[in-house]
Amino acid sequence: MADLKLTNVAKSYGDVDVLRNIDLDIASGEFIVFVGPSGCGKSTLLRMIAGLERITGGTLDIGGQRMNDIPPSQRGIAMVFQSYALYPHMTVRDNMAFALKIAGQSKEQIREATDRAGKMLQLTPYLDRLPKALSGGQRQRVAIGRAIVRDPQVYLFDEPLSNLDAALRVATRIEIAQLKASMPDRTMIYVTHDQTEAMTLADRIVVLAGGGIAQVGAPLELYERPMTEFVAQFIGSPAMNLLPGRVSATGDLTTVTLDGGGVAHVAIPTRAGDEGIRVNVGIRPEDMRETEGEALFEGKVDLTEALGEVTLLYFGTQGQQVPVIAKLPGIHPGLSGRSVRLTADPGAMHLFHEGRSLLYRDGVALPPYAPRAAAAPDHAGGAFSQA
Ligand SMILES: Nc1ncnc2c1ncn2[C@@H]1O[C@H](COP(=O)(O)OP(=O)(O)OP(=O)(O)O)[C@@H](O)[C@H]1O
Repeated sequence: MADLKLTNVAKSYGDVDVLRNIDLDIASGEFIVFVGPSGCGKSTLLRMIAGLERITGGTLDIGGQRMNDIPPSQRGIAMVFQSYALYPHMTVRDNMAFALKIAGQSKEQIREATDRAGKMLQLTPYLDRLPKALSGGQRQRVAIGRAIVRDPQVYLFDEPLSNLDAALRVATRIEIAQLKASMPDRTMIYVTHDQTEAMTLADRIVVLAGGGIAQVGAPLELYERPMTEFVAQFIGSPAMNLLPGRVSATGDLTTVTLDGGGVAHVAIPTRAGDEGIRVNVGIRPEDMRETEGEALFEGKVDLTEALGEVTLLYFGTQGQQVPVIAKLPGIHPGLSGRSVRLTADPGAMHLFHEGRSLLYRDGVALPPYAPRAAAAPDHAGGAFSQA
């Protein structure tokens, strides 16, 4: 079994607390991705699981066994690094075989394991080459192969694709997804800065920030139901817009009078006592659309970026405030400098009070998150259904 349990795990370097109160249960066979701002401790947490960093507080269990003081080689894990860390003077096969030789496996066992890994990773034609005669993507596959031959229960990946160019990143990402699919009972934990990798690979994403866990959830759960403004703005690109305002009518549909002059009708319930509270209405750029009717935002387009499949409109880039961004499908020539009226569906908007989502207040559990496809077909933005 390769389930992991982190209980109140902490890490400090001298007086500096890097991580604290990390509680996390990872099921056997899960693909978990750690994301978070630079320096938040993603690599440190991964390295503590690997045994490469000492855990300064709390406990780590793997497969029900306490691992705090167990050396890395006895944890049943293998780690793949951004820098590949291959031995330059050894062939691909010898690189993959190295750990098995150290472990005293027979020549036949080693040959079988390296052949199998070579086949899985399409490295068979390169087994006798040195790393310098391989592309970056092939080198990273050898590094992954080195992990596979050991048949670990848990795979740890520390930004494995960061050194690859865009096309190779996509190709290798897909290979990692296929690798996982071929080993459904192996657990994988993966650190990345890349939103696409996090969204596409993860069963669950762990968002780390400020030394702790900001939120854990399925990728689309984090996208559709962020608990805080921080997570709302961290997941999704460009970041969610936050429009400040005041609640002017409560009920199942909350009305917010925006400081900018517009009015937003948000399908998040509020209570009578909420009347008048300050809120930020969160709207993803891709949820904004042009309207002839009542607008919740109106402004002069300062800048457009035509990306082909979408056009980004920027408002307020000159001012002191964070610009508002809208992402419209298709090509929209000649919008720059024009005034545009925008709105969004009530079910597509978010509501935050003091940085926290009003969907998750008073510690009251909402109905479990239901993926969009499971929502009633006539419900716009079904993820916000309050059933
Ligand atoms: N040996 C060390 N001594 C002191 N502080 C350290 C040491 N190693 C890491 N840190 C600090 O711990 C924090 C977390 O570092 P870590 O590399 O885990 O962050 P990260 O989230 O992986 O960052 P990035 O996304 O930039 O790779 C950082 O503030 C870093 O400066």
